[in-house]
Amino acid sequence: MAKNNTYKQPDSPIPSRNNEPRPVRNQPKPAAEAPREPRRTEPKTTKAPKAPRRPLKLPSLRGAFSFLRDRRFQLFLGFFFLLASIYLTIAFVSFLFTGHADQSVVESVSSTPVKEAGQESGNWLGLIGAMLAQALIYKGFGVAAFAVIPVVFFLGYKIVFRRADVSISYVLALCLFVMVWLSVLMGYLVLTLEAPDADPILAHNLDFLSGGVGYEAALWLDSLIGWGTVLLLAFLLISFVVFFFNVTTLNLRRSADEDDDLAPAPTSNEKDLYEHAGLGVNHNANPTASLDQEEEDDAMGMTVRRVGPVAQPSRSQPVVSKPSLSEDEPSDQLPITNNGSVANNQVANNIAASASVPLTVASAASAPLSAAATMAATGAVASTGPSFSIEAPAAEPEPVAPVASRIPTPLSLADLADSNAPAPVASVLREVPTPALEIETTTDELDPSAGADMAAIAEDDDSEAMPTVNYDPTLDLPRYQYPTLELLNDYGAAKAQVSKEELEANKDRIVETLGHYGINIASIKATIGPTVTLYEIVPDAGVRISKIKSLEDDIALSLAALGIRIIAPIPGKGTIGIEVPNTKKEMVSIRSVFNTDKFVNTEMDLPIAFGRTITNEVFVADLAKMPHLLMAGATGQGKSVGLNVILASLLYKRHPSQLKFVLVDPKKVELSIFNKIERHFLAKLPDTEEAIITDTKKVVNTLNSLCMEMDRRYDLLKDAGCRNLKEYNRKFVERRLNPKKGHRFMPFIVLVIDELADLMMTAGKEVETPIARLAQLARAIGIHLIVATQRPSVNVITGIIKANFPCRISFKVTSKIDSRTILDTGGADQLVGQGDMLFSAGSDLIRVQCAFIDTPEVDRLCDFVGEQQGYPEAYALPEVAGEDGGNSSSEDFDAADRDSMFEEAARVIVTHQQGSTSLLQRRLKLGYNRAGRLIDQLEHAGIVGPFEGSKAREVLIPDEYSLEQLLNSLPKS
Ligand SMILES: Nc1ncnc2c1ncn2[C@@H]1O[C@H](COP(=O)(O)OP(=O)(O)OP(=O)(O)O)[C@@H](O)[C@H]1O
Repeated sequence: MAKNNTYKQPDSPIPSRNNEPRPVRNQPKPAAEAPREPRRTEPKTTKAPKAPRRPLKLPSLRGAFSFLRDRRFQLFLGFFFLLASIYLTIAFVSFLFTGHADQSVVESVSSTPVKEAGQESGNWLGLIGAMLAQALIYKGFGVAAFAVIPVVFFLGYKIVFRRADVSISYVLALCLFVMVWLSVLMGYLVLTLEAPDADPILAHNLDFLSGGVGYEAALWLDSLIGWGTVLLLAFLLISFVVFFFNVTTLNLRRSADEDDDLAPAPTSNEKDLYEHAGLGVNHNANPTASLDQEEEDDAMGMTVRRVGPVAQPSRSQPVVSKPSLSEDEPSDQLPITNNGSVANNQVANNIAASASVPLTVASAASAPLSAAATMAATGAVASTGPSFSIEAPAAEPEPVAPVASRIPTPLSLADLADSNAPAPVASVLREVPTPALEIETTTDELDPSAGADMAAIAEDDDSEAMPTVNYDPTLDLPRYQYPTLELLNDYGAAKAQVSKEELEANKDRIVETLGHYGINIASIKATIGPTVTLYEIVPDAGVRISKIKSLEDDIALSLAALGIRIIAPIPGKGTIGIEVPNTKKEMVSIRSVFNTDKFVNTEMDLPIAFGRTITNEVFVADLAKMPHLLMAGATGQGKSVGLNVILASLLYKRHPSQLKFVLVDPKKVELSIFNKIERHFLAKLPDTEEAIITDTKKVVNTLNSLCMEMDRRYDLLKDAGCRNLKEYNRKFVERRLNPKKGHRFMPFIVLVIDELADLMMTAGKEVETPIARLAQLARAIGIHLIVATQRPSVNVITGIIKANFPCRISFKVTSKIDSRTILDTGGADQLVGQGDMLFSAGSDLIRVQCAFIDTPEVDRLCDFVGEQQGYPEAYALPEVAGEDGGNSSSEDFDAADRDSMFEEAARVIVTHQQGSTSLLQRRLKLGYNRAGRLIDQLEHAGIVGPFEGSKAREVLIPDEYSLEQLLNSLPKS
């Protein structure tokens, strides 16, 4: 097709860009520019006499740019950008109407007095507006220049409000591509319209579409590859979408039976929302709420606050997958909307601003990419246009075959540039084949000098387990860094504390003592452990084992050592073991235990590195498979250190999105150090202030709340057709569960009770029953209990509790009876203390020297975690009606019993239209119990509806007028 290749006819009243006739395609290029004038050289001046040399003082760069950190300067700059974006918008829009008329004014601005030129200019924003629009639209990028506006606005917004879900570089890269690409496309369109057979008026009126840059580029491309330009542009668009949004999968089919459950890909934000819906997790109660903690971003050297629970995307994060649903199945589809609760959904903002059209990437090669689609895409980016839809051919034979596609994560270039930012860590969801306890032992210590980085290792470990790049809960806190070993004390390599002489002497005494009783030994072998040395003896044939056992005390006496324990026979070995405490104990540092291959590379869900066994092997066990743990030990024998080791192990290996602790500390001081990680790892009742529970009443409520959470989780599992948390979470991660139906990613919950005896004394059955219930049932849904007590007596560790805690740990106890209570066997009374412990899992009894973690180490660990960006608040457990605020009181409600603040409370509730106990607490400054009682009285009076778990009660009275009527009708108290 022959085309008129000039952008504008020379005789046109409208001058071309640069005031030159537009080049004609295929015409030879104009001659090279005239040679430049030689530079004028100034006559050299005579040099002034040299001043005495002073040491050269370079100004500090830091100081020179310190004004960038001045908040006043930032605000000045930010508002400048915001207003500039408004200015540009008006100037650009005005250009659409006045641009042609203004061209001559702008072109002649150098020769006309400014005042006159300004008066002649038709642009709504005067001469400057006209010049800007002319430069950016007409000479620059055509209508695509509008893409500059969101960049300028975003820059201002981010600086002023210190919040934004995406980085500046991300927006910049996207807008730049859109601008150039669209401009070239438009240029090609204009070229086509300039064909001789095309309407010249139309061509002339539309030439602003491409701008000079787009036109010149299109001209160049057209001369090189002709209409292949369209193909090239399509290819560039696809490449950009693929790389920028990290598209890796184009799933065209999905089995029909999964359609019903098909979840629209939730972003991390949506996930919070889902959690909120399901559990009352308040992470995202206010979609615009930002996290308390600030993150520094280096945008222009300014502090930029990152917004709330919105996950900062990274290249590795697939953000959304919109199933393409057939028309007859709209119900399960969760469109990405730009309204309401999903308003701060980054994807909704970035990719599918309007969302009635499901976002589907399928069979890109067969999908024609129209300019409209392109514009739609760019519009979506700027949240101003229709959604970008590249759809598979409609003639899909299956009625409902949703096309699961991944729309790639917007790339945060700033993130990538930030070398400190760790790559998001994927969740680990591995299959647990059997419920049996997994115990791993190893001596495989990593090179201590290397100082293994847990974060890096956890990343490697997890990323391997990640199926293909799916919903990732860790992107709630994408910059979360796992604690490093540097936080822990380095006590150097362990040294053997037992001398050869000591070994020989003990051996001789054992042989001699047994000889006194007529027991001869065929062989004896010693294994040195950190606390005790195990002497394995093989007695002569015919010696009865019970005889050796009965001589335990005698052997201990003759060895003059405390804590002799005889294992007869050692299971699976056919030998008899005699454990003799070492004269000098070796302290097992937690660092040396964590810095081992087995702990670092473990595939366990909740790995705990307890310490070292008698054979010096690292002892790692999986709490998820225990599934609960009972700990006992007399005072001062290492229980608290043991608990800290457990908590530290889990903190080193899990991301805050994967694990939550409920900490109960009746002693009030043992666990208070963990308060710092409240917004990362702790869960609590919505009404409570302190995340660590010290009050017995609150313990009862918390246990009941956990039971509610357990029931809910079971309901969700049932609904999802899953047998355990792992299966469920995997399904959720694969986006096969619909968050609209209440499904959410469920973290493990570990309940730690530091002193059960105290609770049993004060609350008895009230704590026993929920503990037993949880212990019986909670395993499958990821709630695990760790219960410690000083007094392992039968009225504390009752039969029902004991029966449900197959895994037990005993530090040294004072009597054999206590040892039997906790372990069902003696031995714990023989331990040597200071972390010497027996671990019992069913029939196995393993002696372990518990690792030692000092309080300053725990402090540093908690600081490290706590100082990072966290959730807005602790993980919320379901709200329960308290002891005094339970539903039971509504039956015996009496007007005479009515609280004096009843009417006031009713007004607060009706005014706010929110039936929540915490609202009353806050507004009327009441305690939880009284507010709970009031809520019940309000329910009885028909002002609020019944208790609905974590949701606020329904308010049944619509306005204050109706309330006054109702209050008047109530019998007076
Ligand atoms: N694993 C260990 N290695 C070395 N020393 C330890 C270990 N565990 C405990 N100790 C020593 O024992 C002391 C008491 O330990 P811890 O505070 O854990 O006892 P406890 O059983 O919690 O006591 P209580 O029940 O009275 O709180 C510690 O201060 C420490 O010196």
